[in-house]
Amino acid sequence: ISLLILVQMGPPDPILGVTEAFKRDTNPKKMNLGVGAYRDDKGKPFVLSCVRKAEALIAAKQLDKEYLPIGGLGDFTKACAQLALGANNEVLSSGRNITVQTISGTGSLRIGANFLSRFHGGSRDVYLPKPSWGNHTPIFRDAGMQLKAYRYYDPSTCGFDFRGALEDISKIPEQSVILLHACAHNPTGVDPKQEQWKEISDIVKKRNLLVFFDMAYQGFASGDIDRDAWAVRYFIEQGHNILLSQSFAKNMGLYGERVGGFTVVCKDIEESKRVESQLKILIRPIYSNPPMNGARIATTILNTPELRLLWLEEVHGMANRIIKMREQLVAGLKKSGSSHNWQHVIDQIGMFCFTGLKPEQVERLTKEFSVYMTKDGRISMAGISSGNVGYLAEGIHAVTK
Ligand SMILES: Cc1[nH+]cc(COP(=O)(O)O)c(/C=N/[C@@H](CC(=O)O)C(=O)O)c1O
Repeated sequence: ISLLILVQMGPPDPILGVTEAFKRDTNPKKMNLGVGAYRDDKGKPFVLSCVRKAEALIAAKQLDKEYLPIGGLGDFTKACAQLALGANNEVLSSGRNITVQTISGTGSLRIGANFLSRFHGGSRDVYLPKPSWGNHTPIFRDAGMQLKAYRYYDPSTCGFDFRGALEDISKIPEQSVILLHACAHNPTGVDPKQEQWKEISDIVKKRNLLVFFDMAYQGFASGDIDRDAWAVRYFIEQGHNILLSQSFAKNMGLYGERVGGFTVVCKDIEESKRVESQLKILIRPIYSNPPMNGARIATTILNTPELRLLWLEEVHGMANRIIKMREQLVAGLKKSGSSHNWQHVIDQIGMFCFTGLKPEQVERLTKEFSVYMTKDGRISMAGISSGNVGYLAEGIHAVTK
């Protein structure tokens, strides 16, 4: 018998679908500025040397292939929480957190969404910044939550709409969930300043909202892991018992290894034990227990002093290359004769730049120059190299003059 429901052909993913179109293009000058995956200055995927060294150390140990616990590799979840919160955070010493290993950041957000759907008594409304990472909406929707939005990006300045965000957040019904990007906001590359985070924390507390931080780029935004975690640590210090999603896809280049963590900060260790028991009940019938390889690599790097140091240098190096590409792109635009103000390309931070290009300009850039990016005008800065930045500048100038 055939499927009882007619299976329709679905649309390609707005982000991952761009790479499929890029692969089909035969233009030798084509550029893939779609998916947020780091490339080196030769345009090649970059495997960090700390990862290669960790892999060698692990291989030498001839470890077994036994199942991990439902919550994942214990040494990993400990190191993951310490990275986010800081090793001597009181939350860790008092056992107020429960951290489980997840299938990268996406898996962490989905476990968190399913957990909220099952246990959050407040409201089923999750407030996302406008715009947010494209996959946030289907993740929470498929978990049975309702998606709402708060103003975040100001198209007139290509910057942060701080006033708009505060106004909208001050109207969010009590006990709703608010999702915050910890650093390197995707897709805009626009982050609140520390002073603005303080006001956001106050208003979130006043509204009695449940905070879900998505930290997918710790270290990758500024090059400094503590600086990029500042908002997460500040909110915890201010008494917010947050949910936190972490990914090691970008900052360790472990994309396909699918390494992530999900943390719930509870009021005390008694609650964290109850939450842990329910997370295990939630995870077991989905994938039972997580894959071990990537977690072993991340743990080895974080817990081996010389590898941790090397990692910090390499993640700083990745962040710096992106910052340099921002400067070279703006210089290239000026050289091409553009009279627009492109300062936002330099001011934005992290993997992405929200160019401000309109969909029809994006369309032309793809058609006439084989430059691939998402329709919202977001470009993944990592796809730019000193070899193609000039070509990109010409293309953007041509479609915006
Ligand atoms: C904000 C954010 N959160 C979570 C993820 C999940 O990453 P994971 O590989 O599951 O750890 C991504 C990935 N973003 C890039 C890749 C993608 O869309 O999957 C992107 O925006 O291009 C994010 O940008």
